[in-house]
Amino acid sequence: MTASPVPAGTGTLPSARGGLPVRGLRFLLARWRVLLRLTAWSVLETGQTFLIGYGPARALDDGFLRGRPDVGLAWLAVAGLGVLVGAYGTARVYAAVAALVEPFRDRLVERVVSRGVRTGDAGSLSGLTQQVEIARDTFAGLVMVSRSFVFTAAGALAGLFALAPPLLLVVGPPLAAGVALFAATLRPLARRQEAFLVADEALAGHLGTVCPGLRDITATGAEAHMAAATGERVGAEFRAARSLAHWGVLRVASLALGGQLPLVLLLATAPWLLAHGVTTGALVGALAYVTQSLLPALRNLIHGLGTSGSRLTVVLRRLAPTGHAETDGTDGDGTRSRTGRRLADTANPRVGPGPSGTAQQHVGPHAAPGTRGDGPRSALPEAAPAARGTPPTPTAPAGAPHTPTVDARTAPARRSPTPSPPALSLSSVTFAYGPASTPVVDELDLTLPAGSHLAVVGPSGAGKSTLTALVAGLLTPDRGTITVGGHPVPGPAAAVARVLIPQEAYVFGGTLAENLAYLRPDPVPEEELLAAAEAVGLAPLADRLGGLGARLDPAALSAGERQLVALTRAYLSYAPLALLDEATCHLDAGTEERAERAFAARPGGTLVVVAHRISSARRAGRVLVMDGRSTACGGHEELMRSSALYRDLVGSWAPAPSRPRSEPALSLRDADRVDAVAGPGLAGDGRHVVAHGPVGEVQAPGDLRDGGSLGREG
Ligand SMILES: Nc1ncnc2c1ncn2[C@@H]1O[C@H](COP(=O)(O)OP(=O)(O)OP(=O)(O)O)[C@@H](O)[C@H]1O
Repeated sequence: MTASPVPAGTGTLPSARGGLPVRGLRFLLARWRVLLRLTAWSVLETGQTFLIGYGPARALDDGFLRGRPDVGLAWLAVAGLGVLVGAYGTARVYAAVAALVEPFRDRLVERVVSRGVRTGDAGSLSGLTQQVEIARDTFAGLVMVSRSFVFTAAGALAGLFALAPPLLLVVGPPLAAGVALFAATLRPLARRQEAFLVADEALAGHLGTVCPGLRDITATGAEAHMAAATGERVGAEFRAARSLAHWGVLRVASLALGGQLPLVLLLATAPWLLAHGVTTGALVGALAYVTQSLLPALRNLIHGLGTSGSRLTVVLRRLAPTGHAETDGTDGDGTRSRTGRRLADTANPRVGPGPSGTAQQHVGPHAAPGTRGDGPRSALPEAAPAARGTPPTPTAPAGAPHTPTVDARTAPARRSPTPSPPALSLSSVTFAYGPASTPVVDELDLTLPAGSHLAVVGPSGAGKSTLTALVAGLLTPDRGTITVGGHPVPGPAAAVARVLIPQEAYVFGGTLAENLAYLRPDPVPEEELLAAAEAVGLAPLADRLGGLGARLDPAALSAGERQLVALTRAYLSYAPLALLDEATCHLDAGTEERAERAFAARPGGTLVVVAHRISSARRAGRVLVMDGRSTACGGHEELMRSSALYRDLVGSWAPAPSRPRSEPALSLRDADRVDAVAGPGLAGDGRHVVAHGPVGEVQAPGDLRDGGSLGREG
């Protein structure tokens, strides 16, 4: 970088609004030497253009048409030399343009970096500096095409005048009219181009958020809502594109007027011109000027200024102090910009700002990992926007009246169970992934009364996730029926009566309170949030983060911490049926137990857990053992007697045999994430942890999902 630091809020950038204003002019004037150099080298190009028409004209008139081919060839050689000299000039022009463009880039970088440092938003810097590079390239392109047009036109017009002034009269006026028409459309076109880009980005941002979450959208019955929201954006982009296309026609018209009409006029007026002293060579030279110089230069100008100019306008606007909202929905000072609000609202169907008035979700190219969806299961929250964005309606679960100030433990949905319809009912449900495939779920009947707690177990691939997907409405049974709270699946009433918490928990970049209250249509009192956090086991993390108002960085949370947030959010929802599809797999056994017990204790709440630990299965009143087509359902003791598969599973889950206390069960040296395996039975100094066995499930390597380097000793 060559320029000196620019104080915040000042600078010499060309402004994004109102053409090239005072700051831009000041920037250029401060570099008058560079401009002079640029002009000098460009004059060489002018000479080349001049000779493109003048050389062949003289070659014809003074040489070939007079029977003097040597003179003709000499003029052609001069024209050829002109091309070589012009090419040298063009090469030097690039160096001069670089001397103009690099300081421009440096200024932008300094502004962006100093603002990033000032606001502490260093995360968005890489994205913004990338935009700076786009601005720089676009600016360079603009300088090249506008300069090229000016000097080419000067060379061609001078050549026409030198050949025969009447030629200038034929070519000049339509060329001027074309340029004037193009200049008049420049601003409206730029505005429409920008509107189109904004609409395009809004749609892309929306789809980027929605598409990875299609599973959850279907699960929560939010297809219609999302289709409407997407349709709106598609419509907006369509209207912007149509308007841009209308104005684009004028661009074509200005090219036809300024570049192609002169050619037609030259041909049409050829007899008159030849009769009025214009020589054949001069006419050929004029045609060369129009076709070889003016038309290409005008086309480049129209394309360059029309497209790159608009892009530069948009990029500069973003880089201006209010402009990096597209990265996080907020301006540098935390207020939301027009674009930021649009994108944030795209990502978060809840209308309006969060409690703090700031964006609730990071979206766009620089959103933190996890906020835009790391996979199909993590892209959207676990409930329908319809369920979280609107107050409870008559389709809400029975016994779930809207009461804004309820205690977390006595939320309406859980407080007043309606015994009549079962919480979940499957009747002869059969599902296969393909017409010729063996059914994964076959003729399954299952009825869960409200308040029950079911664990689903089975070997890998047995169909546990398929079952939760069927209940969540993500998959449609080939045969049979499913109801949730008496409402058929799929359906909007069933969608608001269940909440699915997948393995990959979704946390967005708002405050902790916003994350927790996300599934609730009504404002959730702080005490209720705290009570829920306490019940599920989130309270220590909430304290560590700095309370409910703490702003979350999803990428900075561990997978288990994200699961705790997602679990508490689901706990607070009004949905009476909670489906935990390995939603606690990143939690230690103790925390998992606490969370599951909290869900099971929701009055009227029904819990279905895809269990991955024996302890989880034992806590449940009933266990569904899945093994492809055969299933068994019953209590733990009963299944221990009757199901060989269940006995096998329990056996494979059982803790390892105990060791003498002096013998370490395992040792972790230099583990980065000692806390990931810390628990009862573990002791250590942070660098070298030794666990004296038995240490329960920590001993199973499969449970050390987040562990650091692991090495067994002894
Ligand atoms: N989208 C799909 N298309 C085709 N087959 C699938 C699809 N999803 C799952 N399957 C198959 O269906 C069967 C059941 O899968 P499912 O994920 O429900 O099992 P699971 O019991 O949840 O397994 P795990 O414990 O490993 O998560 C498996 O054989 C799997 O390969």
